[in-house]
Amino acid sequence: MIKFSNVSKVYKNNHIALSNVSVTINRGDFVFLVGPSGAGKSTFIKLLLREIEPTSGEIIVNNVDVQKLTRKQIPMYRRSFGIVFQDFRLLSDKTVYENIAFAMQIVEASSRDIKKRVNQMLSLVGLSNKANMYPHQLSGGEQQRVALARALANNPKLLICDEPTGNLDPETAWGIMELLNDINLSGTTILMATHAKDVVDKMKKRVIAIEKGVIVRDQQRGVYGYED
Ligand SMILES: Nc1ncnc2c1ncn2[C@@H]1O[C@H](COP(=O)(O)OP(=O)(O)OP(=O)(O)O)[C@@H](O)[C@H]1O
Repeated sequence: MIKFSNVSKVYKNNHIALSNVSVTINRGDFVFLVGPSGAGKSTFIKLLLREIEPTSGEIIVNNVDVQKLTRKQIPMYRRSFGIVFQDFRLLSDKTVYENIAFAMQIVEASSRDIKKRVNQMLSLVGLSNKANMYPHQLSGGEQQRVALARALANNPKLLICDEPTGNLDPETAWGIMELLNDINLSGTTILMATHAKDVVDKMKKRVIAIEKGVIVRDQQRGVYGYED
């Protein structure tokens, strides 16, 4: 599904953020991307989303050479991913329902499909009773569940999560992880960058560790491996 072959990224200030990274992520995998601050995790995700381009190497996603995408094809390519961030990024002037629906309106889904799918997603994340509330009326965990529902609305094959539990207390974080586990078991591939040691250690999923731009560990049923 995702194949990085000898990928390097050198930023304009000559900082080597990734060096000769080769890794394959298969359909259905649940992968934690770990490593110290500044190790290159965000760079890896940005390359995957084609927000930045590699200095050398090749990135293949679903048989597509990401470097060969034309400017016009990039938005469509990005929409094939679901993305969840640490800070939720919900639209504050839209209700829970509208936030999820909006993701589908962008891809011009029919209003019938939108209604059906948004209700399905609300039920999946356990927020059917909060559909008409605004983000500021929700707890952090609820907001993250809305963000998750929105990311999944268009049925992406791959869900990218950048520190999705970073702003949540441990118990709420667990609720999100259980949800992610269910989503993964139903077939969605998940790539999650995180510093959450407890979460990684308990989940026993594949762990890819990056340090100073190099993959130093790739472990099935792995552990976090750092003390922070
Ligand atoms: N646009 C840029 N220009 C120059 N250097 C950059 C740029 N973006 C990132 N870097 C550097 O590249 C390195 C890797 O950064 P990256 O954001 O990928 O780390 P990270 O592993 O995601 O860190 P964190 O866990 O703190 O989010 C860091 O040393 C960072 O300072």
